[in-house]
Amino acid sequence: MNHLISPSILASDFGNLQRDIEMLNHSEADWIHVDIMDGMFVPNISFGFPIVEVAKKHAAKPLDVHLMIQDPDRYLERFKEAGASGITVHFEACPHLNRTVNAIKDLGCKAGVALNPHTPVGFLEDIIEYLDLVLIMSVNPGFGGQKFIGNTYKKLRELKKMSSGRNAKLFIEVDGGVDDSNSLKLINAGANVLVAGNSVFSAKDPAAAIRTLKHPH
Ligand SMILES: O=C(CO)[C@@H](O)[C@H](O)COP(=O)(O)O
Repeated sequence: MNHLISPSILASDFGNLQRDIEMLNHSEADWIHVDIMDGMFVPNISFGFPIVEVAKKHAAKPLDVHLMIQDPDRYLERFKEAGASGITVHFEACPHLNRTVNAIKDLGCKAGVALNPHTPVGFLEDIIEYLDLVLIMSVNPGFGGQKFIGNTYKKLRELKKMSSGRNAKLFIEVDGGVDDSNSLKLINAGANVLVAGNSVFSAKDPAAAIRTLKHPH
C-alpha cells in the first residue's frame, strides 16, 4: 500500500479554516486529521462538533477523527453525524474496547485504536483482526508541536509484524512530531499513514510540505 498523508487541522489557522481545508483539498493530502481533546483524558481542550461540521462542509477528503476523550462511546454517533469517515479511540480510554470498535463499525465508519507512547502494541493481540486502523502516538497526546519519541520505530515494526498475515490491510498511522526528517524511516518501519500538524501548517508552503511527506527520499 502506498502511504497516505493526513494533515492535522489542530495546527491550522482556525480563523481561516475554510481556506486551510481548501488548501488540503488541492494538495496531495489523502485524509484530514481532526484531533478532539476533552481536557480530561488529555490536559488540553481542542474543539468540538461545530468545527468538525465546518471541516466536513468544506472538505473533499475523508475526515480522520482522533478522539482523545474519556468514555468515547457517548459521542460516537455525534461524530459520525458531524462528518467523521473514520473514528479512532484510545485504548487507554476504553474498558470495553471490543464493544466500542463494533459500535464505530455499526455506524459505517472505519474503526481505529490509538496507543499512547507507553502502551505496548501487544495489548492489541486479541483485537487486531477487527481493526481498520491502529494509531501509534509518537508524542504524549494533548498538544501539537512536541518532540518525536524514538521508541515509535520499534512499536511500528512490532505492529507491522503482528498485523501481516492477520490483517494485511490495516492502516498503521503514526502521529506526533512527524516531518521530512523522519518520514521515510517511519514508512520503512511499517507506517502507512503519516499525520502531520506543525510540519505542514507552519511551513511557508504547506502544500509543498505535504508533497515532500508524500514523496520522501
Ligand atoms: O494528536 C495529536 C497531539 O495529541 C497530533 O495529531 C498532533 O496534532 C500532531 O501535531 P504535530 O506533532 O505534527 O505538530
